[in-house]
Formats: sequence, C-alpha cells, structure tokens
Amino acid sequence: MFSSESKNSDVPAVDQYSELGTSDYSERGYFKTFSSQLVKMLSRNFTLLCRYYVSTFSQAFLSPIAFLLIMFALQKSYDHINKKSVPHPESYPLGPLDMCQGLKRNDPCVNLMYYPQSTDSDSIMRLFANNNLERTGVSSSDKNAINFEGVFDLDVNTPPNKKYGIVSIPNEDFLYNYCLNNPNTTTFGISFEINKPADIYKYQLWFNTTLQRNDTAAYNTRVLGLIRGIDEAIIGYAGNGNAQIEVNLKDWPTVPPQQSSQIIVATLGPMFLFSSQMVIFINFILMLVTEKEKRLRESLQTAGLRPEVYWLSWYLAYSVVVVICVLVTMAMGAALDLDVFRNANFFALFFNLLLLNLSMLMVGCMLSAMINTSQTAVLVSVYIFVIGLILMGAIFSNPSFTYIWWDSGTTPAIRRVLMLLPPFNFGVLFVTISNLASGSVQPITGTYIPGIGFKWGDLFKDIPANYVQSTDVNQTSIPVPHPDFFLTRLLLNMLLYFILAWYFDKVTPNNIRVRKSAFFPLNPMYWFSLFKSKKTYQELSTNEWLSKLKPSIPPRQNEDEDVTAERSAVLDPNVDYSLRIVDLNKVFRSGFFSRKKFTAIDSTCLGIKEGEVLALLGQNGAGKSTTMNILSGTMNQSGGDALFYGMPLKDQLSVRRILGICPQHDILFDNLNAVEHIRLYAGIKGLSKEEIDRIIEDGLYAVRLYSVRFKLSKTYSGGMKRRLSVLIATIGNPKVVFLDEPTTGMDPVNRRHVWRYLERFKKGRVIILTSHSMEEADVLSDRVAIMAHGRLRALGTSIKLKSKFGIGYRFSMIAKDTSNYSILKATVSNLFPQAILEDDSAGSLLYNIPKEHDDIIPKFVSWLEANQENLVDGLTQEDGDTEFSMSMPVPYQSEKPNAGLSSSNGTAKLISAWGMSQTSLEEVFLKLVREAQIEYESGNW
Ligand SMILES: Nc1ncnc2c1ncn2[C@@H]1O[C@H](COP(=O)(O)OP(=O)(O)OP(=O)(O)O)[C@@H](O)[C@H]1O
Repeated sequence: MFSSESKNSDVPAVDQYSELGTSDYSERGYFKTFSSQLVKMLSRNFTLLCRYYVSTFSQAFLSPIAFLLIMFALQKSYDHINKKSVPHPESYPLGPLDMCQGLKRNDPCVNLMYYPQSTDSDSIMRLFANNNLERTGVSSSDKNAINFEGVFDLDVNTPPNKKYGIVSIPNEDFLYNYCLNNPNTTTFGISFEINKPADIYKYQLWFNTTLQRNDTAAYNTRVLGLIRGIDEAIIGYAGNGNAQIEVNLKDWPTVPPQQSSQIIVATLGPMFLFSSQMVIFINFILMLVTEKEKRLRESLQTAGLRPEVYWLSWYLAYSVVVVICVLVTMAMGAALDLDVFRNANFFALFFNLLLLNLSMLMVGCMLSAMINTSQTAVLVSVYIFVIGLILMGAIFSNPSFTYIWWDSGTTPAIRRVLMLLPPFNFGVLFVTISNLASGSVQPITGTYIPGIGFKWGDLFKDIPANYVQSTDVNQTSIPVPHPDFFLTRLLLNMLLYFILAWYFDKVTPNNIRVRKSAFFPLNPMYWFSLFKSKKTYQELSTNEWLSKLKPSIPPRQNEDEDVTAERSAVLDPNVDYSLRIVDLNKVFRSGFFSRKKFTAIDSTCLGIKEGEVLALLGQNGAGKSTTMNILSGTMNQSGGDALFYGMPLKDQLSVRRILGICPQHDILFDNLNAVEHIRLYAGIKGLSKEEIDRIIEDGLYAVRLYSVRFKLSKTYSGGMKRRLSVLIATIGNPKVVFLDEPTTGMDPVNRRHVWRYLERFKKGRVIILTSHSMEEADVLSDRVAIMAHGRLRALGTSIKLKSKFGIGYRFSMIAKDTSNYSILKATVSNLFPQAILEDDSAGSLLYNIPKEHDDIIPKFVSWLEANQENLVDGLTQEDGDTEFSMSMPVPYQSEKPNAGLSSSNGTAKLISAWGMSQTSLEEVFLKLVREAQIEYESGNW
C-alpha cells in the first residue's frame, strides 16, 4: 500500500490495480442493487447538502423563521391599531341609516332604538315608519325591519332573539349599555329632545361604524335617507312650517373584541407559509437541473445508476430538509404564540405543510424532467412561486373566496382544475384550520367569530356552517368537503406529478438517455419488456443479433480496402469481436422546424477484440464524440446498432454494467473529494468495501492523486480532474471502456503515468479512445481508425497506416554556408527527382522524399555524415538545433560514402546539421484529412 506519491514515484504493479473492483453486480438481485445504490446516493446527497450548508440552512431554518417573523410583526402592528379603544367618539353634524344586519346574515338584530318613550317621539317614529313603508315599497321582510314595534321587550343584557324594527327604549343609558353588552346587534339609535310649544325638535342619531357591511358609516346615503325620513316625520308631526330641526350624529361606543382575531395570520398566513416553504422547491429544481446540465446525472447513470434511485435519493434527501423546515415553522409559530399554531392540532397543521412541500417537490421533479438548463429552471421556478403567491393572495387572504368555489355560481370544472394545484388544496385546508383555531371575520357583517379550536377529529367532520364563509346570496350550493379531503388531494397531487415526472423524464430530449416516443405508454411492448427477463438480451448470439438487424451496407466508391474489409468482418459472426458496431448512422436536423439534415455519422462499421485499444482519430466535428455518445447510450442513433459482449445497444441497463466512460469534459462533483467520488461510483457499481478501499489506495496512487485525495474536486487543476475522470472510468472492472480525449490538459509526466496505467489496464477489455494527440494514439492503441466527415477514412495499425499512407521520409539539413545551397539542392534533386522541397528558409532545407527512393536512402545518409561538420552520432552536434535534432531520429547507420555522392568540393564540409525520419502518424492523419476535405468539397464524397 502507498501512503503518498512521494514515497514511490513508480506506478504499482499491474495486479495491484488492473482490476479496480471485480464484483459483478449484474449477478445481484434488483432490490440489492437498488438498496445499495440508494444508500450510496443518499450518502452523496447528504454530503452535498452539508457542503452547501448555507443554502441548506437557509431553506430549512432561515426561510420559515424569516417569513413567520414578518407575519408576526404585521400581526402585532395590526393588533396595535385594532385594539385601540374609542370610549368617547366625536359627534358630527349630520350622518347615516340602514336595515339591520346581525353578526351574520339573517341573524337577530335591532334596526332602530329611540327614546324617550313619549307621545311626541312615538308619533314621529310611527309617521316615519309609515312614510318609509309607502315610499320604498320594501319587501315584507324589510317591512318588519322598519315596522314600528313600540316598546323594546328585552333587558339590557339580552341579545336580540329576532329582527326588531323600530323600538322605543327607556333612556340613553339603556342604548349605551345595550350596545356595549351586545356589540354589533343594533344599527341605529335616536334620542329626541322635543320642545313642541317652541317648535324645537332636536335629535341625536347613533350609528354603528363597525358594522361596515350595513353601510352605516357617517355620510352614507342610508344615513342621509334616515335623516331625511326623520326630518319629514318631524315636519309632518309639527304640522306647520316653523319647526326647527337640529340633528347630531354619533358613533356607537366601540370596544376591543374580547378574543382578538389574528387577522393578519388568518388572511396572509397562507401566503407567508407558502413562501417560507417554497425556497426548498426552487432549490430542489435548481439542484436537479444543474446536475442534468453539467451532465452529472448522465455520468451517474452511465456508471449504472438506476434512474429511479437517482430520483428517489434526491427526493428523500430533500424530504428530510422539508421535515426540518416544517418542524421549525411549527416551533416558530408556537414560540410566537400565533393562535392558529396554538389552538390547532399539531399533526393537522404538520401534515398540511408537509404534504404541500412533498407535492411541490413532485412538481419540481416533473419540471426538472422537462427543463435542461439551470437558467430556465430559475425562470420557471420563480414563475411558479409568483403564481402560487398570487393564488394565495387572491384567494386565501379573503376568507369568503376560500369557499366560493363551492358556491352555486362556480363552474365545477374550475374547482377541479384548482384542486390539481397543491397550493390551492393547502390554502383551503389552512384557512379552515385557521378559522376554527383562531376565529374569523364574517365577510357580510365584518364581525369577528371566535375560534373553537381544531382537533385531529375535526379533519373528518363537516366544517361548522358559520365558519364556511361565502359571499354567495344563496349560501354554498354544495357542501364543502371535510378538511381531510384536502389532505387526500395533496396526496393525489403527489401521485399525479410523480406520473408526469416519470413520463416527461422519458420523452423529453436530454443528454441522459435515449428519449422515448411521446406515445410510449400506449405501446404494450413497453410494459411487456418491463417484466421480461433481461436474460434474453444477454444471451443473444452474434448470429441472432445480425439476423435481427439485417444490415444492408451498400458498397461505397473510393472506400479504403481496409475499411471495406472491416465491414465484411463485423458481419461475419466467426470473427471474434467483443464490440461490434454495424452500420451506425446519426443524422441531425439543422433546427427544430428545419427539414435540412446533417449526417454526423455515416454507416460506420467497426469491430474491436478483447484486449484491443482502438484509437479513433479525426478533426474537430468528424463524429468521434457522437459515436461515443451513441455507444454510451446518451444519444440515440438514426440507424444501425452495436453489440457489446452479446448485449445490444438498446439494452442499456445491461450494457452500462460493463461500461466505463471517461467523457470529453470532466463530469465531477465540485463539492466531493476524490475519495468520495470513488466511493460513490464504486458503490453504484456494487463493489465491496474492501474493493473500494483498494481503489482508493492503489487507483488514486496510480493516477497520482493519492496525496490530494481529501481535497474537493473543485480545487483540482485541469489535469488532476482528468486523471480522476480516467480513474472513475476504470472502476468496477468494466469490459468496455470509452475514453474521450483522456489526457487533454495533462503535463507530459502525468500523461505518461496515465498511459502506463491504461497500458496495463487494457488486458481483457475493449477500449475505444479518441485523441488529438497522435503520440498518444501511437503509444496506446493497437489499431487506429481515422474519421472524416462522419465516415471511416482509414483503419489499421499505426505502422500499417504509416507505410500505406506515409509519404516516405522527411529530410532536413542546415547548410554550413548559404553559398552551399545550390550544391545541396542539386545533389538532392539528382538523387531524388520526386523529392518536394517544403521549406527553404533561415539556412535550412526541408524535403519530403517519396517511398520510391527507399533503396538510395542508406547511401544518402552516409554522404550526409561525410559532409557534416562536428558529427556526433550522425544526429546531434555541439551547437546544433537541439529541438530540430531530437525530433528527427535517424533510422540509418552510417556507411562509407560512395563516389557518386562525393561532395563537389572534395573534403570540405557542406552541412552543419541534418535529420531524417519516417512519416509520422500525424502526417498520415493530415494527408488523409486533407484528401477527405477535397473529396467532400468537390462532391465526390
Ligand atoms: N446535438 C447536435 N445537434 C446537431 N449537430 C450536432 C449535435 N451534436 C454534434 N453535432 C454535429 O455533429 C458533428 C460531429 O460532432 P462530434 O462532437 O461528434 O465531433 P468530434 O469528432 O467529437 O469533434 P471534437 O474533436 O471537436 O470533439 C459536428 O458537425 C457537430 O456540429
């Protein structure tokens, strides 16, 4: 074991790390895989939640505390205003009238009390009643209200037991005390002061500003109507035109309610509570979509993670945050002594908040399945939050709107649509609990109805009628359901959004998996395949597969014969390929509405044997990554198929078990360290603890990350991230490994370490590697495939490609003196008539010498040696161009120069340095790409 890289800079022996985990978890049952993956994912999710502690803390603690504090502050300031006593209201010159309204519509009340009981005042009021009855032609019920009824027959402490019209009372004290003892039962009061002989008629009119629905505020038209009626009656009674009338107006005495109504909590509670919980919802969507956007989910799933485990792990992790948040909300509510929290059953409120959150998390799952960028996720989640808030503000801040959906005038369809929204169900239930727990204000009369508390059992009972407030004249047309109905609705909401999330995750195009058709649930084969044994795919023989695939690969003009041979080989079941790619095609549409198509992969056929590394080379845009993406199951092909050790591409669950992928861009969790990454990916692959520990020790050591294993990956350099990605791709003994530019950004030392690692790792596996480093392809690959414009252009071993497509030799020399140029050029063109002078600058000559001149090369080399000054090993020299010399290894031994090649000036030295090399893979690559480009542009493709 190695404790740090510094102990031993060499890479461990093959057997120590060539198989990073050997357990084959395909052998394990579904539930075992499911549970072990879930445990690993939960561990990762909680680690991430802890690392994002500021965000987690603000969701679980800060947000409920802040929102409840604001609501509490509002409540306090409202109470301050509302509880102000006004024992001596000011009087006004002239003021209001109306028919009486009790605490609720049709409740008992007294319309008008007057005193003194005297002939004058009785006569005036009788006249007033008659005149008004005549004038208004009011209905019989209203007639009662303005009927002259004589002496009021109740005592000062008894509230009215019916609707009284106009009644006389003994004195002013009676009026005052009756209004104090029975608030909001009497609309008007009149005290007369009549001096008939002097024709002076004074009266004071009392009105009730707290009964706002009666429109009895000062200067209200009804008050004016009353005054006019009384004045008319006085004039009629006086019987002459000299009556002097004086009118004073006065409000009833107001007293603060005995039990305070926490009106702010009752009306704005749903808004505040909804807001306090929605921070989690927004964060949840962002987390899911960011993981999708950064391809982290793709990486986990290509490593074999089951999609249901992914969803469930995040859902459970956030459910824990939700439970904490709800508990903090409840604790804050209780600590602030808010009635609704104090008087309602704990579990009724708890479940209301909990189910709101859980169903909103399901909405979050659905949305994140449909959204692919975090920018859109922010927009959509904020949009939903604002809509929810408006819903809460518009519907639930006015108690009469809460139940309006059950009124006769409301279309049932609207109610049903609203009940699809979790905030609506939460709001109705919260308002119900709040009304019963802390009381409510009657919308008709504006009077306060004290709460009676909300017990658990109340969930399953009718809501008491006087708490179901409605502005509907006919009252509610259908009974409002029991409160538990809304809890059930929230559960159904969860189920609905779960199904939608599942559906959209399958049909929305994304980078995670091949998308399904929009109608896939209607296809019986889909459901059938869920229950079908996976063995059918695993046991597929090449013959079976080929006969099902029925590839029709048309011969292609100008195709390289090795590529053509490969086509035949992949169709031959006797050729022992472990990975067989047949007629793979990918066509992209130029745009969503465009009919223009672009072929990114054009009928590729490739076979790779076990133990072989194939380097896929090509220019940018040649189709390498698209090929990798299709093979790794994150993109669907337009045609063709691939067979991985007997498993077809479409059987992704099986294929991914034997797949290791190092994508082009590092897909690492910024806030996890190297050890945590390995534990996660190895855990997903079902490795044992011992095996995981071994990877941590040996694997990390091999890629030289052991000493930084506890640092978060976000602190790694580009090369370090790449090494971790390579290591992750090799975890779990994958039989097929795709490495997309594995050493990009690595320094030469570390690159060599990774090469050695891969060189040893490749035994018994199939590896496809893409690279822009020809050196890497040369060192690592057994065969090289060169792609251009989506097609295979050439295929073979590096040596074969060099000899087949190589242009011969590259030869360079630096003349000792520019005067020697002409001699040197003449000599070269004499010897190699087909040599091409590529560069002639700064005293150096660079030639391409064709392969046809093979035979003369050795003699030419000897001549060069003879003509070179200060020759050291035929290659380097004391003051030579070191870089130039090093890049030009000499493949020939010196020989005695023969006469035909002797220099024209005898023994004089003509050359200060020279170098010669065979064509490199890079030159072959450039040549093929150049040719392909010309063919493509000329339309011969
Ligand atoms: N989702 C897509 N929609 C449309 N065209 C695409 C899409 N993905 C890739 N292409 C096109 O397919 C072609 C092949 O792209 P690909 O990424 O496979 O190239 P590559 O060989 O991997 O290049 P590089 O070396 O730069 O990674 C390119 O022309 C690219 O523009």
